[in-house]
Amino acid sequence: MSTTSIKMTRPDDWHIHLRDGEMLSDTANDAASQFARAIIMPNLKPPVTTTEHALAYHQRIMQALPQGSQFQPLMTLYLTNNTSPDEIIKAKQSGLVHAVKLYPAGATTNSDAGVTDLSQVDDVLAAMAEVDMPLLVHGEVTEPEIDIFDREKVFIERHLVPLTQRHSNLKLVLEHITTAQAAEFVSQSSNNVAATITAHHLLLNRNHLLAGGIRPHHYCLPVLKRETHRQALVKAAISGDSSFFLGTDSAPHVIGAKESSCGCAGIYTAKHAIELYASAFEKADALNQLEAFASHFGADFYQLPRNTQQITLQRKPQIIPAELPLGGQTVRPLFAGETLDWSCNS
Ligand SMILES: NC(=O)N[C@@H](CC(=O)O)C(=O)O
Ligand SMILES: [Zn+2]
Ligand SMILES: [Zn+2]
Repeated sequence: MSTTSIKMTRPDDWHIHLRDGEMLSDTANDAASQFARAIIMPNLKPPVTTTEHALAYHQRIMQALPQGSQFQPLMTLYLTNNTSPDEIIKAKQSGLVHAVKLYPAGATTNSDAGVTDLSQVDDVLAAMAEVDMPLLVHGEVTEPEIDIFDREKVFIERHLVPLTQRHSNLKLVLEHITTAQAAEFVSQSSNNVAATITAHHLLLNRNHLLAGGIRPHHYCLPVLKRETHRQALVKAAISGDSSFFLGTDSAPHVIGAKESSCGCAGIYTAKHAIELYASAFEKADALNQLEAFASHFGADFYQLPRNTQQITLQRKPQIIPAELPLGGQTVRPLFAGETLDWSCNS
């Protein structure tokens, strides 16, 4: 008989974009409706490059939530060529900044201010290792001659392998992994190296983006890969290896910016995230591994206590709305108009 209800520790999201301004109240409330904590990405315009900016952003997020909300935004700094070791120490001392994000310049949305040469930030990475501040990595090379489907694999070979050798004490999360090579790299690395996996990369391959018409709402970075890679990600997520944990990479862009001659990368999943992961785990016959992946391994890696509250997932169909209002604008969530088998009572 199939499971009808799952009671589990409240999950955390180790990679999310809440944006800012008008949208913030809806994005923050969507995240808080499911997750106890979330690692908040710093790729705002302008990016969150200092502790001072991170604390101000933290305050705006808290103000966007209802009074008494238990949701905890875990802030991050955006690494640039000019980040100083002192800024890392300040960030650590704040108690609110939990990681530093590396965007190779030009790799993704709002990454223009990112790092242009990794060898230039070695002193900052050493300071991070020293104070136990994890580095979160958008792992794609940006060279135009490298095929977009190979950019993650090449980043690992050219940059990550040497970086983890130079800084073996640095905690590192390869974000939103999309390839068998990334899963392999993480599972073979020390316990200092982990990865987040999105629901969409567990559920979709590149045919869902490109076959039978181009589907801009399935476009994200790193771009969806072929089916064998999706299968490798599912295998990693359900493996019980504590190096793999949940990170939605929920990244809203208004409908007009997605359905365009040059559409933006990013998929919005925050409102139905845990149900989407439940479908992926159920398809792999591994619902029993969901709690560890969604609610235990990330907290353990970040050396934070596991949550004590619980949520209940019920086998109760729900239809994902065709559109979601986000601060007066509209986004199309993943699988808009389709039915999910699971509903979350949180
Ligand atoms: N994942 C995406 O496709 N987009 C993210 C940026 C990122 O995480 O790379 C965004 O901020 O829109
Ligand atoms: Zn990214
Ligand atoms: Zn992201």
